Amino acid sequence: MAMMQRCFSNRILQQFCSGTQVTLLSGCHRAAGRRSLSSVPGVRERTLIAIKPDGVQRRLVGQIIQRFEQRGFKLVGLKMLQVSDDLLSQHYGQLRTKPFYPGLLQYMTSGPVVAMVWEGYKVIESSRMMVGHTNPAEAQPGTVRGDFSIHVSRNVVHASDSVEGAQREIQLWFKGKELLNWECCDHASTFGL
Ligand SMILES: Nc1ncnc2c1ncn2[C@@H]1O[C@H](COP(=O)(O)OP(=O)(O)OP(=O)(O)O)[C@@H](O)[C@H]1O
Ligand SMILES: Cc1cn([C@H]2C[C@H](O)[C@@H](COP(=O)(O)OP(=O)(O)O)O2)c(=O)[nH]c1=O
Ligand SMILES: [Mg+2]
Repeated sequence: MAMMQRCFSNRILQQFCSGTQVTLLSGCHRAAGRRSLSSVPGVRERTLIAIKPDGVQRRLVGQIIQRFEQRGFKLVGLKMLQVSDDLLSQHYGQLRTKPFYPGLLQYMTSGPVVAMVWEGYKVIESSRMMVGHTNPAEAQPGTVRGDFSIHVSRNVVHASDSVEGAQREIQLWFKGKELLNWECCDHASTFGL
């Protein structure tokens, strides 16, 4: 009897799994065919995330990228660069009068930076939450800064903090042709399309 029940449950499981697969596939086709992703407000939002020289030196690039992928965001731009003083002074222009500014420039030009543009629903707000408080001592465990850093002068990652800031920073760090528009085949799972 127990054996029969096991066989029966296995059959149900198989049917369930293959059924699920079919549903997911047809979900993909529906998303691509009938309703375009652009029709959902906010899903095209983009933000600049930069892994600072300490993050690169400490070989944290993979783990940081993985967190954004796992969350469901889409990578639309990626490059490694030695940042110029000119780019930085534009990027951190509002901090020019701060006492830590010279140290900040020195730190940010001390080695390569990995700059990325991530896209998705409320990505700016969500990525600020994922990155955590500016001062790692106040950052929650589970955030990038709360898990990987201890001092504000070496806080591993940059994340745009507003819609206007993100647009300005993306234009500053990336040329239009360096950003790719591509479709993930998981709209049904990510956005409920
Ligand atoms: N007291 C400080 N001492 C040293 N460096 C600091 C200090 N405060 C801020 N910084 C550096 O300046 C950066 C920019 O500060 P900001 O106030 O914009 O914080 P943030 O928005 O969390 O950081 P970011 O703009 O890099 O994402 C910080 O990320 C940090 O690298
Ligand atoms: C506020 C502050 C920032 N910084 C550095 C670390 C910040 O990541 C960087 C930019 O500051 P800010 O843009 O205010 O913070 P966030 O990085 O969270 O957006 O300046 C200091 O070194 N000392 C400080 O007191
Ligand atoms: Mg900032």
